[in-house]
Amino acid sequence: MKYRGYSDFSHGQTDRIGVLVTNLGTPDAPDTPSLRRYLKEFLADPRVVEVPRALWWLILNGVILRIRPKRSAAAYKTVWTEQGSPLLFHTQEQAKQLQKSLAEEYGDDVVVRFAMRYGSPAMSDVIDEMLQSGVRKLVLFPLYPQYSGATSGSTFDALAQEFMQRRWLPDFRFISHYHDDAGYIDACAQQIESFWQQHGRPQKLIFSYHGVPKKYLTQGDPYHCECHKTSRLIAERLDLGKDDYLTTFQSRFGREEWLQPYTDETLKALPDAGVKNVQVFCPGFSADCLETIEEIGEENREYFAEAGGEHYAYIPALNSTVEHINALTAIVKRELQGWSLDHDETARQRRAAARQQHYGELNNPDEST
Ligand SMILES: C=CC1=C(C)c2cc3[nH]c(cc4nc(cc5[nH]c(cc1n2)c(C)c5CCC(=O)O)C(CCC(=O)O)=C4C)c(C)c3C=C
Ligand SMILES: [Fe+2]
Ligand SMILES: [Fe+2]
Repeated sequence: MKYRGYSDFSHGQTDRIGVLVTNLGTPDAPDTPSLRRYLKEFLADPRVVEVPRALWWLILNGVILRIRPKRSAAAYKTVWTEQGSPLLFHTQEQAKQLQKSLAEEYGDDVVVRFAMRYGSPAMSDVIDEMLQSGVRKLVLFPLYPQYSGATSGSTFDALAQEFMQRRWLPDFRFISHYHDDAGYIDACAQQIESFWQQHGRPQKLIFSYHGVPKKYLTQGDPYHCECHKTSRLIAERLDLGKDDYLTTFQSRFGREEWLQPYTDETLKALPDAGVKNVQVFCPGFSADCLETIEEIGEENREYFAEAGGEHYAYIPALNSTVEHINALTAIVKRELQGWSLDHDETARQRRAAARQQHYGELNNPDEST
């Protein structure tokens, strides 16, 4: 059979709304074989690396996957916890809190699940489980505030791929970005303010975002502009002047030019320009992960100190703060508008029974409800 379907479908079952929260993905363990598997899947995605396929296959398999897995495994070891990868447990907790928060209004009509674009839990497995539980309307919610084809676009590709193999498609909604959402901006501002209450203000606040190759910007990807807009909105909310903050891009990969200014080079240059007290916040990372804990929390701290910097602090990502969960809840609720949810349990059961009887009489199990 080419298209997957369900042979045990029952016409009486209640339709549910599913919210699939996703993030990038992370290796299963901080060791070389797990990193090789993870990086192979991630870096083979043509949305992530836009190099002609045959050439990239040779570079990826011949060079990168021979060197990088060992190096990255060592870095992952430094952030690994008893609960596993930070990105995994933060995303799991975010989904749990979002489910709880949406249940206050929708009860169990809305199911929230999380999956990873690469690695596990795989989107395919989670989508299958959601459909089995009666989800007929599906919201895809990648936790990337700023849209890029390499991240949000690729997550949509994975969803489309999955449903190309299925017989019966649900209704869909796709939250492609939320970089200027008022609740999200407020959550970022409150995270920074509460850090200031404990540690004081810096001379300069650095907003560091994950980079992408510069050519994605010149070819029409809105990511760069959305990052700048997020920074501006947070700065306005905090009453910062133009000289009080900077937007930079981190995690460069490969030899080509990426979005500038680079976070590491900026931090190396700031002390000479008289800036010796900085704090770094990463609005584009909805959860702390290798790229924030190790790269910003450790590696860049050293660059800054070596260059003569005196005070350096990393402000944690939004993770599962109440403000963040409230913002995510409001974004989902806005997306759900127009999708009728039947709150009247008795009426719903009566209709389901009537439908079952109707289709039983028709003896036509393929008829849709
Ligand atoms: C938040 C947005 C992200 C964008 C945009 C992004 C683009 C991008 N990333 C790579 C290569 C790597 N990224 C890696 C880790 C990583 N990247 C993001 C997010 C974005 N990436 C996150 C959240 C993480 C951390 C995952 C974790 O497990 O904690 C890595 C793996 C780590 C390593 O080996 O250094 C690579 C590689 C490219 C090429 C790219 C844009 C084209
Ligand atoms: Fe990345
Ligand atoms: Fe721009």
